[in-house]
Amino acid sequence: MFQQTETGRVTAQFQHLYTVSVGENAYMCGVSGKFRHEATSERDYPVIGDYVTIQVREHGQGTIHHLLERRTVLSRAAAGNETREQLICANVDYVLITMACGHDFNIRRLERYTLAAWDTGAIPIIVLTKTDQVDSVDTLLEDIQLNAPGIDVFAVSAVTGEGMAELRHALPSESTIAFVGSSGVGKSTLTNALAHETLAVRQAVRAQDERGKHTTTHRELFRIDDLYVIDTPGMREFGLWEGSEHLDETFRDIEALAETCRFRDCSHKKEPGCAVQEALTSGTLDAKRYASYVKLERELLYMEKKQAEHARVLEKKKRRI
Ligand SMILES: Nc1nc2c(ncn2[C@@H]2O[C@H](COP(=O)(O)OP(=O)(O)OP(=O)(O)O)[C@@H](O)[C@H]2O)c(=O)[nH]1
Ligand SMILES: [Zn+2]
Repeated sequence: MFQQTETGRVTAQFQHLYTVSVGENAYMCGVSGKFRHEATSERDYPVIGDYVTIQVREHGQGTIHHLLERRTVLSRAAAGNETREQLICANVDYVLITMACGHDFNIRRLERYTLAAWDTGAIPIIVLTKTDQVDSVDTLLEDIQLNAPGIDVFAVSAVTGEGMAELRHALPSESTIAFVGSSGVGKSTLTNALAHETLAVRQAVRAQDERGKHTTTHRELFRIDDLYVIDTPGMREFGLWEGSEHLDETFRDIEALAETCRFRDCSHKKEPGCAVQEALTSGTLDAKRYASYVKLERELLYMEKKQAEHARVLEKKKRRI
């Protein structure tokens, strides 16, 4: 019997059916019965970017036996009112937050993306696209640096090629990258420019789900020279999910101010000696940025509360069994 075990990477996914690449070869794989039996949640199943061990069978087929430990995880809140976490992809090293000059430019959205990016465990990089559309990017860059302190920023244009080489060099060999950003900011164009050629790999493949319904999907993890690029539809909904532990990194300036407030538990509303209020009055802290901080903090608290409630309900259900 054919019994070869290999370690590969999930490059495409359709529900619980996966394409696993091992070097130049690709295998269509399901998970083993033991794997399914031991899985307690969706989190235990592979996603794009995961490393897995498979047993290779004939005709390009295989069975997934193990999921290797994830370095980083990108997730989103599942659709609907439920506060269920849905994984998008794993083992991304750099989240490239793309935003275009012009109408798309929105510093508040950038804050949300950077906050969510820190929570993945990956390193965020900001890419300001379509620089050919504006006369100068200086004020935009200043705005970014002020609102996303400590994150590398690259200004690029796929039309003139400006900044492309710098961005390319910032990405270490063999790293996995993923683009996030609104529709039309130039993510695909950027991907293609990085590849120096249109990617032929992105052809549609047909997958069959368990109910036998045909659905068109595409390859979601591919290689560009020495990089791995993840591009999955789920990426569009990548946003706030996990805890608030990185709010302070996104809002380093506000956290630093807050440390100099007279009272440790200052709510930055009416307390005397509040450094945040002082900065707002003097104009050194932008009122809009502060409003954004307060709003995000509130949203995260709400999400945490909902998650805790959800966990309690689950716990109750378990006890009943
Ligand atoms: N002027 C200019 N146009 C660009 C640049 N990069 C991309 N575009 C154009 O912007 C449009 C959208 O680019 P895409 O690469 O498809 O954008 P996307 O982010 O992949 O969009 P989605 O797939 O919808 O998420 C296209 O018409 C591109 O030709 C650029 O650097 N300068
Ligand atoms: Zn204060």
